[in-house]
Amino acid sequence: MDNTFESEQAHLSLVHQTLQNTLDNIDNLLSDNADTAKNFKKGAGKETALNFDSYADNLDTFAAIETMNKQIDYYNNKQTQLQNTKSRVTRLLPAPYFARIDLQYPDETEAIPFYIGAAGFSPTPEEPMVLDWRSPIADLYYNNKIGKTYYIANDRKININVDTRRQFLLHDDVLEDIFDTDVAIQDPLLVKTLQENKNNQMGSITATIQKEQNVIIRDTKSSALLVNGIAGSGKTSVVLQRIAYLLYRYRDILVSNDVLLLTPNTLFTNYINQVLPSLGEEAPLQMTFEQLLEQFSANQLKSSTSHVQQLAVKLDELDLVTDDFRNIKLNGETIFSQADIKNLFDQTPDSLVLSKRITALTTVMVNQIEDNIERDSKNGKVQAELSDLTDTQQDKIFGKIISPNSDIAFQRATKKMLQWKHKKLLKQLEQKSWLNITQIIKSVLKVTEINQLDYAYTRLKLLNLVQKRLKFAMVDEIQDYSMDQILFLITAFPNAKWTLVGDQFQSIREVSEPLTFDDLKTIFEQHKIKVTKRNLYTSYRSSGTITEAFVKHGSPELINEINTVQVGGKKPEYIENNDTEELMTNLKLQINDFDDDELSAIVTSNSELAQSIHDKIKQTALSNDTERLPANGIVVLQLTLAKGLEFDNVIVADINADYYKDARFGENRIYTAFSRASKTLIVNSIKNLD
Ligand SMILES: Nc1ncnc2c1ncn2[C@@H]1O[C@H](COP(=O)(O)OP(=O)(O)OP(=O)(O)O)[C@@H](O)[C@H]1O
Repeated sequence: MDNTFESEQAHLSLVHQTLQNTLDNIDNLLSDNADTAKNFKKGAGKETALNFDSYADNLDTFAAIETMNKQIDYYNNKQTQLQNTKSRVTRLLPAPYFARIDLQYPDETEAIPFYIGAAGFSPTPEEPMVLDWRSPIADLYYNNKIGKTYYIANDRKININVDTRRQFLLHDDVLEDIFDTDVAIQDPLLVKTLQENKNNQMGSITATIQKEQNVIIRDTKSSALLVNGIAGSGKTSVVLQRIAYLLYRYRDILVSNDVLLLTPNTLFTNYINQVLPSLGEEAPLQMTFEQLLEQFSANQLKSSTSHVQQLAVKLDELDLVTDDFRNIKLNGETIFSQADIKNLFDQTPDSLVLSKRITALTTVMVNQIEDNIERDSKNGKVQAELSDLTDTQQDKIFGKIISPNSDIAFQRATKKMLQWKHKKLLKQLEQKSWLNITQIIKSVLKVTEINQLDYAYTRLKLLNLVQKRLKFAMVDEIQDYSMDQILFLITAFPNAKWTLVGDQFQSIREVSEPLTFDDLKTIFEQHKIKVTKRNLYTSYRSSGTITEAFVKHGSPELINEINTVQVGGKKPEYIENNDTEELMTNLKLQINDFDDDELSAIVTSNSELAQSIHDKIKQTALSNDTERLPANGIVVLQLTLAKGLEFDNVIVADINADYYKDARFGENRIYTAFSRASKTLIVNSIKNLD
């Protein structure tokens, strides 16, 4: 009889027990290590009495300090390692692993089994018990190939034979099911995972990443990856897994702050923040594009039309005139007039690009002020001012009352006083307040009102604020970006590798020139950033019937290309209401049918309707841009906020509103609204819209 299940259960029990033992011991090890380190520091402090009496004593003392520091480093490293192990073991205990692959190496007689989990775990260094899902070997599991193949480790190609690929459904130390997959057409673990009543929080997809998603997650070659995927095909999930993968793969050189994730709204940011901790990595920088802009320009500017494409050309050939500068004053007295600054600017080499000339000009002005301070500090008249300072003034400038008793001490104190007086001025010079950015934009573009993106872009270019440190930039919902926004991003992060994910059918924002994926490719390539394009055509979120309903509004031709993992499902319902009053009555009935522990949404075309539904139906929570989504219950929100989110049940409140009839965006909005649902979709219309 086949005893696979029993032996796998025994293995699981063993691994679980080892994890549990490790966890039980680790707190003791942590506190022992902390105590030993503390005692060592105390003892070593006494023994390494500082003795600098002679050259030989100096050397001994330095050597002793060095040894002591090394030992302290050792204790600190050990503490960090123990803490890391603790966090990994804690994450593994509820599900120690999810897969096993047996590999036959060419020079071995027997295949070696490897178990793959959400983190790596080795009770001893030689004995990996669970391999991290990001390790090179785990790539074979996701690649889903049985038989002869290879993997790459440390840039070396390793040929092997995959004998077995096994998936497990388990929790804690209880094995529930095993699936041996030869050539998986349909991934059984995936189907089960999606069928299971998920908790409503977005989760990581580590155990069931599909082959085409894995390729995107592990791509380290492309300068820009451009992913066009249908709704619910895992684009956001893939981005999050990719961040975790990159932080692991480049752990020696990459920290979470080197990665930026741009999200469509803060509601969405909060939503995905639930996933990152489960991946065991620190969250990257996360913000919306608007929040990013605020970092480059705090001004709330009026015009809604941007002109970055024009600025990109014109700023490069700009020659500054006197009006582009501002007078710089100190206590009402002009220190540098516009004309002075223009004069100094003209003396900077015109072979340099403008931003370099501006930096050079800053240095010239700062040096002039510093030279003046040096000169004046030797001037008897100015030195006399020092004696006139009150005690309070002295305290402010020097932090104490001073009594200089030599010429040199007098000069030093005078210099300090002058530096203090010029502090604000020097800051203004360094911040380049003398450059009138608003005026420059107005004259370059011949406009009267300034747009915030234009302002931020001009500051970025002229003040050279580019962020060279950023290594990876991830942009979700890329279809909603304008050409100008993309140009801004490319300029702001010149060294970043790009991951751009979106869905051409979810372009619902009224930007003046919505970009196609081909346009996106062209812009990046014009900036010498080579683009790799990928498509994701499998629908994971929505049932088969819902997928069918939304795809129709994307592109009818696409229907044949699309796969659904969750075949079948409840048919969408279409309800016609006479007026808003009837809608309210029907909405109440519709939500009554939903399970309390599910998350459901009433999606509206505008915020007013969302507000009035919330006012009339007391079980509903109104969602705004900054809140977190509840774990369950019913939220009302306008479509722009529902973007990127998912719900068990979706009720569309007003499908016949003009918003959904817009010639350019209408169909996309319907597609986006419908595709938020995983199980139930109810679509209302209101005959007499107020
Ligand atoms: N390989 C997978 N295994 C299990 N679940 C998956 C997988 N890929 C995606 N999912 C699930 O499908 C749902 C949709 O994923 P996600 O939100 O990442 O898609 P998306 O393409 O960003 O969607 P949208 O464009 O509609 O915002 C999520 O619940 C996610 O957990």
